[in-house]
Amino acid sequence: MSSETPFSLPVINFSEQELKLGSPEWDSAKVRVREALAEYGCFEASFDRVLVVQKALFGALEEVFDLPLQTKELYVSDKPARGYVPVESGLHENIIVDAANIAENIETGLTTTYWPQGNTNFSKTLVSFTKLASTLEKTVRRMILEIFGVEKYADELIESTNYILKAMKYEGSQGRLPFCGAHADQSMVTLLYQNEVNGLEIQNKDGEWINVNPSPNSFIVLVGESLSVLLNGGLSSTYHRVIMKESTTRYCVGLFATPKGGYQVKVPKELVDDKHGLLFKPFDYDEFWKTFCTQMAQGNHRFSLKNYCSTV
Ligand SMILES: O=C(O)CCC(=O)C(=O)O
Ligand SMILES: [Fe+2]
Repeated sequence: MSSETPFSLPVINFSEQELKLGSPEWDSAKVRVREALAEYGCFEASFDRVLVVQKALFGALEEVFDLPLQTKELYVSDKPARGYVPVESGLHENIIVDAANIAENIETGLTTTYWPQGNTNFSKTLVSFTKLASTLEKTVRRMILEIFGVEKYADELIESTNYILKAMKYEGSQGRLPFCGAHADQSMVTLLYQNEVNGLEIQNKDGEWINVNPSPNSFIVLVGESLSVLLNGGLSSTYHRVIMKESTTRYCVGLFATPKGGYQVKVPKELVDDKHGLLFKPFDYDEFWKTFCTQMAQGNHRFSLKNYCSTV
């Protein structure tokens, strides 16, 4: 299958009121999630509530990325790869908020940097979106942990999450440049929500690149390296990239559910036995991240969480 083949990822409905733990709807969604992850490492989660913020969200992204460059550069962070992060070409820009589930970090951290006089609509929109997306992420993660029989760790893992919000702008280009090269995220789970302009491609288990064309009410759910490690390799992280093929601007928001610094992520004992040896040592995400940034700065682009905590 070439990247030109029209294709739809499995769409799994997370909008239902009845999608309660243990309900028949929950169980059938769980079966579909298991199949989709085994085949593609990825699926579309439809979640109608996002339609309520859709228009305001993309309006807010346009508004913030339209600010003058000198203003955008004012948003800095003491953590590397957070704040305003343009990519060299100037054709791709990111605004990255750490611990975005704490509304203050959006309201006072981001909004007042850009609009000292305030911009209530902007803050409200990003805060509502983050709430919605993190609610969905928790449901999805609980379901995945249940699939692997380790749901008893769900509360602890969810409580130890740092939600990183990343607003992205990709200039329209038909040059087919890889705007965001092939990679797997370091997160547990990543949710992506984009405007109508496509560009994301994911690699299936046969190594084929597949175009992703999500509906307006859907998030794309990706498995990150932290979850793959936690599950002792039971799930592969989703390899993906962005190639712009359209001439209009693509806006996308990612919510990266990442382990909090100071929390030791370790493979549950239930996932280790005579047949499945322990593949990964426990890790602290912040410690890993420091090493990761140093390795990247030294040009080691192949360094990953799996190299960092592999036992073999
Ligand atoms: O823009 C997208 O759809 C994906 C971006 C991405 O993969 C990332 O930021 O890690
Ligand atoms: Fe990514």
